[in-house]
Parts: sequence; structure tokens; C-alpha cells
Amino acid sequence: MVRFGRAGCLHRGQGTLKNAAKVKPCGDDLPMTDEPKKTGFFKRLFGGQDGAAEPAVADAPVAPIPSAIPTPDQPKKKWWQRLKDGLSRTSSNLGRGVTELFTKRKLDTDTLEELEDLLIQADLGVDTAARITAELSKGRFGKDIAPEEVRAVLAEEIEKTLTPVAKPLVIDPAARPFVVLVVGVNGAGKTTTIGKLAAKFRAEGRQVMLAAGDTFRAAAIEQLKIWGERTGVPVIAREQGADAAGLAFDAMKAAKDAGTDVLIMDTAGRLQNKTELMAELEKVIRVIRKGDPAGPHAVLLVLDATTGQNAVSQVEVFGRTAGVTGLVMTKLDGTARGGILVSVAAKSGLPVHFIGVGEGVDDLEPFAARDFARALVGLDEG
Ligand SMILES: Nc1nc2c(ncn2[C@@H]2O[C@H](COP(=O)(O)OP(=O)(O)OP(=O)(O)O)[C@@H](O)[C@H]2O)c(=O)[nH]1
Repeated sequence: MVRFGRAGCLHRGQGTLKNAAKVKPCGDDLPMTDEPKKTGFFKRLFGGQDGAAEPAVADAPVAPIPSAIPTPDQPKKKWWQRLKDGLSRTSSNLGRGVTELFTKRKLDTDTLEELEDLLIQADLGVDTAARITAELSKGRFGKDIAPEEVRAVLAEEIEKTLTPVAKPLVIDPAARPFVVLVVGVNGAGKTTTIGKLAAKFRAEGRQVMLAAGDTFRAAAIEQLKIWGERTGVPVIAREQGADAAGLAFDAMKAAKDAGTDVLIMDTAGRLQNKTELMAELEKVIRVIRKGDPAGPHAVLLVLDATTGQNAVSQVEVFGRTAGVTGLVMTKLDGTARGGILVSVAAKSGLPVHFIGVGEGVDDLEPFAARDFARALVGLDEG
């Protein structure tokens, strides 16, 4: 049965926390990349706890949903400040590391190697780290160099890597509905991102509909309904355990009938190495295409920054199976290794549409290369 989840009685489970005791590191049973992981000074600097992402469990209670619509008495922080605060764990580690490396030391083979290690520990990836250090040494080798200069070069090189992928998600008004399919591993932040996107599109005056395609978890359906209620957006849902492809069919029909501009479809979190679940995703896509051969018009892969280099493998597999058209990276505030975005961007070349630096509705914004690069290395807005 199709239910429109706009009505009031949706607060069951609201405000409860996902049970931290039930989760295990996301990377546990996933194919990891062979990026070298260093120990010692840099390990201590970067904590070594990242990779402990939060895969959701099937019976996890609903995640807390922050107020979707900020009330006037909530002082609204500028996005730059949110970004800077969100990336502070990475930027303070990088900044401290650079200062310790380059105070009263020349730019020589040792310092360059140590800088490369520092960048790898921040998850920028081996290739990017090597390219940046090579660039830094040009014309400066054997000379004194101030930490500020190193930071400026870092920001410049990171910006260069990111500029080609910093692309907005363009909603084609000719596609009605413009179907956005949201995919990713468990707990990456898909449902939360959908809620934030719904609020954004509504603020732009678009008619939005949500589809609770994560039929696996009752809590996920409830969570999406709450976001729907808060953002004033109808939610198409079926009961827990229902066929996800059937739900996609219902949602396509309902969105067409209602003349909706944007239909955002949630999907169950799935590990990229679980083939039967990946096959289910392909089925959902086939059903969407029956409704509109050009759909889904965007397939957003939500990546949790705290999963580190495993994000690279997620991009590969979801890209192959679901035809990912763009990325959203969440939880950049929860890691000292925010450089993972640079690594993923450099390797995949996929557009990065949005980044998330917190749980609030305003903590997701379109991705801007320069702002990100400067905030990542602890420089001011430039
Ligand atoms: N700190 C932080 N937390 C976030 C961010 N985005 C999402 N979260 C939190 O991450 C947790 C998981 O988010 P969900 O939206 O439920 O993730 P999901 O991918 O839908 O999860 P499944 O339905 O289990 O696949 C929630 O507690 C969110 O509030 C972010 O940018 N920063």
C-alpha cells in the first residue's frame, strides 16, 4: 500500500541515538585499498581511529533529526565558518604537522618525505601527495621555507585538483520529475542528505517528493517521513520489508501524477561487495527507466568521509552498478582525514556536488574547490 507520509504522527523514535555499541568499523569486511598506512608520529597526529565509520544495523533506532528549518532565534553561522569548523580536525593536524616540519628546517629530501607522509595520513592519497610535494620542491629545494608558504602551496595544489570536479547538481526543468537516486553504504548519511536536499530544493521554490526506498529498515522509513514533515514534502512509503523496486514504481507514478519537479529516492544502505543487494539496486534503476527512459537523472553516491580510503572502492563499485553521476561527501567534521575528498576526486574524476560538515540542515552546501582547499589546510577565506 502506498502511503503519503505528510501527516503528523511521525515522531516515534525521534531523538533517539543510533546505538553506538551495535556498530562496528565499516571497513571490517570491505575490500580496502592498499594505500600505505604509517604509524608513529603521524599516526598519533591523526588519531588512527578513522575508518571506524558507523554502518547502520537493521534494527537501529531512528537517528536524531535536527531542526530542518532554522528558527529566527537560531543564529545562522556563515557557511565558511561551518566549513572551517567542520574541517578543523583535519586542518589543525595538517597545520600542526606542517609547522613542526618546516620550523627552522630547509626543504630537503627528508622534509619532503615527511610532508608526503603527512599528506598521506590526511588521506589525500599517494599520487596527490607525491604531486604536491614535487610541486613544492620546484625552485625551493635546499632553501628555507616558512610553514605559511607550505600551506599556501598545499591549498593551491589541492584547489587545482578539485576545481574540475566541483560541479553543481543541475536540475533539468524539462525532466518532470527530475529523479535523483541516492545510494551508498550503510550509515553514510543518505537519508539525512536527502532531508537537507529536500529543504534546499523547496527553498528554491521547487516541488519535491521523497521516496522511502530504504524498505529494509523501519527506522529509515520513519526518519525520511520526519524529514518530509519538517520540510513540507510528501513522502511515498511502503511498509518495512516491501519490495524496493515496487516502491520505486509507486513513487514514479505519484510524482508524475502530482507534477513534481524533483523526486528524491532513498535506497537501503548496502556494502559494495554484497552482490545480491547491488542487483536489487539495478532492478530499482530498471523500474525508474520504465517510468522515464532518461531516469534516474542523477545518481548520487553518498560517501562518509570517516571511512577513509574505502571510499575509493565504493566509488568504483557503485559507479559500475548504479551509474553514479555525482558524489556527496558527508561527515567531514568527524575525521582528521578530510583529505579523502581530494583522493576520491583525483581518482574518480566524478563531480562532487555537495559536502556535509554536520547534522544540521544548513551543514550541507554545494562544493566549492577553493573554499574547501583553504579550509582544509587552515587558511582564511580567500
Ligand atoms: N557529523 C555528521 N553526521 C552526519 C552527517 N551527515 C549525516 N550524519 C549522521 O550520520 C548518521 C547516519 O545518517 P543516515 O542519514 O541515517 O545514513 P543512511 O546512509 O541513510 O543510513 P542507512 O539507512 O542505514 O543506510 C546520522 O546520525 C546522521 O545524523 C555529517 O555531515 N556530519
